[in-house]
Amino acid sequence: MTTTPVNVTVTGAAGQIGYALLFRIASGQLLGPDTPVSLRLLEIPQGVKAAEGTAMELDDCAFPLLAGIDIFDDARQGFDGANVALLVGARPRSKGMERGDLLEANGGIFGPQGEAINAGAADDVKVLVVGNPANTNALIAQRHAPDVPAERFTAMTRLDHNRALHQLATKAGVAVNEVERLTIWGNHSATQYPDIFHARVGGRAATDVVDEAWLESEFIPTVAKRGAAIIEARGLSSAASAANAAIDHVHDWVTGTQGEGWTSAAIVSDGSYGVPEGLISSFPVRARDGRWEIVQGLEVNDFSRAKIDASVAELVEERDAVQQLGLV
Ligand SMILES: NC(=O)c1ccc[n+]([C@@H]2O[C@H](COP(=O)([O-])OP(=O)(O)OC[C@H]3O[C@@H](n4cnc5c(N)ncnc54)[C@H](O)[C@@H]3O)[C@@H](O)[C@H]2O)c1
Ligand SMILES: O=C(O)C[C@H](O)C(=O)O
Repeated sequence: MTTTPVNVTVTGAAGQIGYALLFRIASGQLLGPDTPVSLRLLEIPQGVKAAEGTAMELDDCAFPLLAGIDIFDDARQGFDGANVALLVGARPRSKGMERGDLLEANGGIFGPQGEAINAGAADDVKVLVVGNPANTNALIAQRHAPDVPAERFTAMTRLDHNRALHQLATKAGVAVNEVERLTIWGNHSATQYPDIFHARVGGRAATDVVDEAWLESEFIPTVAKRGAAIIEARGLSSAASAANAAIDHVHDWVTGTQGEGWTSAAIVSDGSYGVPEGLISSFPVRARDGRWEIVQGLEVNDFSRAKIDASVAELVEERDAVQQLGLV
């Protein structure tokens, strides 16, 4: 067992995702059963009391791996020494809004947090942005942290990936672990492209198992609009499933993905698949030795090309909009 605790900073700790996330981190599901964690909870001043309540409950779980909990309302203190930073704190959308509508409301949070990460996080810091619009918020944070390697800033599309796994498995009548090589491309928004052209279902090509009409009229819209469907049903945006996806993303990043399959994560583009360099876009990825690698060499057909381009065009628009707002 490692004895030095890993510092995990969670912003928005008093929010609904925070509540679904912290207990799982403290129980060892983020970093594994041998790694003690020290939690650093960052909230705005109005959220501190509720975060203190959550910390009391964490204490009451007597988690053997939980080495300490500190609560802050100052970003520099919150990110000081952070090895893992989960940037969750941001306003969620409500019914009728698109995630892009949050650009101005939430964009202002991520510049100062990027600066704080730059100033004091640990040398090995890994950052996952969950707060929406996640890709562009990650870009803002990354641009404010010039001393941190850009590849350490990622945004979450694992929830979309998991949603797609479930939809395809259910349609094919197989268990989710029989589905592999799905990809979410682009933005965590309604333009995202869940791609099954390389997917395997129970060892067969997914395209032999499901038909194109279902792909276009059911699968893609269901996955891409699932966030809105949850808001419509719950009256609140997804929380436990979002926390679960954040755990999956960081766990894979730290411990590595298995074999030749892959998952999806929004990472800084190196220009692969025609995605402009520097954008934080979702790709098919594997994790090796603590680094994400884009799966190379996949054939992109015309249908996929058009869908990827449309989502990437939206990311370019968001980047240009935050540039105009002076956020990057
Ligand atoms: N990427 C994804 O797949 C995904 C999935 C679900 C939700 N989200 C997004 O995650 C975000 C959080 O969702 P939620 O349901 O937990 O919201 P919530 O409103 O329940 O909680 C947000 C918390 O963040 C805190 N906060 C606000 N500004 C902060 C700041 N500057 N520093 C620290 N904390 C701050 C608030 O006080 C609040 O406690 C939203 O933007 C939501 O849209 C993303
Ligand atoms: O859709 C939202 O606004 C919340 C979240 O991004 C989701 O995908 O559930």
